[in-house]
Amino acid sequence: MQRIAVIGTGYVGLVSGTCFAEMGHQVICADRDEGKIARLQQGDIPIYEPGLKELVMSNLLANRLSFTSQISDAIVLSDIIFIAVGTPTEDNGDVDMTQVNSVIASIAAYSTTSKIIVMKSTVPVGTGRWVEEQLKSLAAAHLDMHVVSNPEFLREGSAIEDTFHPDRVVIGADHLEAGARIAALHAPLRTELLLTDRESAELIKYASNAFLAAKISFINEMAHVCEKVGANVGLVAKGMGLDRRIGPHFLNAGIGYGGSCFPKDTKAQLKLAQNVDYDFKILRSVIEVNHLQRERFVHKIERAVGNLTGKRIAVMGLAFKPNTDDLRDAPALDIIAALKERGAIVNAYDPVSTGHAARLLPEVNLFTDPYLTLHEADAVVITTEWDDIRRMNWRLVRSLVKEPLIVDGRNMFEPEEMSRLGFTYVSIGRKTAMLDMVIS
Ligand SMILES: NC(=O)c1ccc[n+]([C@@H]2O[C@H](COP(=O)([O-])OP(=O)(O)OC[C@H]3O[C@@H](n4cnc5c(N)ncnc54)[C@H](O)[C@@H]3O)[C@@H](O)[C@H]2O)c1
Ligand SMILES: O=c1ccn([C@@H]2O[C@H](COP(=O)(O)OP(=O)(O)O[C@H]3O[C@H](CO)[C@@H](O)[C@H](O)[C@H]3O)[C@@H](O)[C@H]2O)c(=O)[nH]1
Repeated sequence: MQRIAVIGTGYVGLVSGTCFAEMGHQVICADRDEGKIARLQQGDIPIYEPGLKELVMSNLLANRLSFTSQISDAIVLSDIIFIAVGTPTEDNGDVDMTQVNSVIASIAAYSTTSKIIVMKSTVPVGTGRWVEEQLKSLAAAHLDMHVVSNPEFLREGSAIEDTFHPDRVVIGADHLEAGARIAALHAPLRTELLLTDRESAELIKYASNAFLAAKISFINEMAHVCEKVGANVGLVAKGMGLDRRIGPHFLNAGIGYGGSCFPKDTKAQLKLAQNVDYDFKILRSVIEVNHLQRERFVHKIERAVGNLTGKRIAVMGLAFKPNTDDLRDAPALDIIAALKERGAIVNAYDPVSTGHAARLLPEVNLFTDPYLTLHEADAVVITTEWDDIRRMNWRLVRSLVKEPLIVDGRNMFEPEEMSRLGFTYVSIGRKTAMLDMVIS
């Protein structure tokens, strides 16, 4: 059993802290946000993540997990400190390290025993080395402070499964014993443990996200080619993915990637390369294609609907992907803004995020009932592939809408099936059902 502190109880801190408690360790999760901590102490989970509430509750009751807004308590009572605070990008792409710096200052100020500090936040290459130097100069001279890089690869919506069954755990350490202790912590997960130097571990995180983002932008570019030549991007992706060297994952064409990680980390990686005088051309294109993908989708809607002024558009799904309520850089938000700019009336549905969407979308009619959202709509626009949307009675939908037009940004349905139900169905990289024309 180890005494672990996790500083920052956002997505990553909360999930990983809870999972370490479940593995039998004594875990204190600390956050400067007192409101969040007060909720967590009552077992009230501030994020939507399937299975997390039950796991937090059982570990709270077993006294293996606790929450505090006193960062000093968490530091004093632990031997291993995970840093899981936010690392947003600034407008110029540089990583904003304010939150990390403030945690480092707290660790230096409150540590009375030696610590292993584990960086879970996604940080620029060289951060581990720099943090260790800072701590050695700021903390009491008799203390050993070793910094280990342990990037996090969980996905929102499947965070617990990803934590207990990861594809790999990367541990970057320059101090052998510190690296071995963090490796031992992960040994029960029975997965590939990759031990590296700190710089390589830091870069593996950015490289992985950049590569996955590149797969998505690549297939989105292929989708445009498919539309022009009359091919089906779903079949192209399937055929490509059967090659084990390519693999079937992250080849779903759509409205581009969003969320709290890919947009920010691709921009940060591009800037990191620029800072060492290297123009990372592929990554520049990946980001540009992703940006264009949202604009092209709005043009697609415009072509299908005609003049959008005064038209009622039902936007189905707000979160950047299903099974999360996270709206950070969600494509739906940009698409809605563009529709509003063109004079459309927007109704929007999301099963879990309409609560905090109200603040971001004051001029949008928000619904938690998908059928009410669609009432008298001139077009149905699908932006998140929630199962609730997939499972709707689309025959009933046909009778509720004003115009039987679906513009699907996630390729959720078979065009022929929607056509049979009487819809004009426009999707991404596939022939348009009913209109029998290519819309690009
Ligand atoms: N969200 C994901 O799916 C995901 C996955 C892998 C990696 N990451 C990376 O993990 C890091 C955290 O991401 P997140 O989405 O959990 O962030 P988040 O912004 O949701 O949460 C960060 C938390 O840290 C707290 N905090 C900030 N400064 C603090 C301080 N000085 N002391 C105590 N608490 C402080 C904030 O109050 C907040 O609750 C980021 O670097 C991110 O890139 C995120
Ligand atoms: O074939 C695909 C797969 C994904 N997406 C989109 O890509 C975005 C990101 O999806 P996903 O990777 O599933 O979600 P995240 O929770 O953001 O997870 C990513 O970002 C995390 C933060 O760095 C990493 O830890 C994860 O490994 C990495 O998958 C979403 O908008 C998806 O809709 C597509 O458009 N097509």
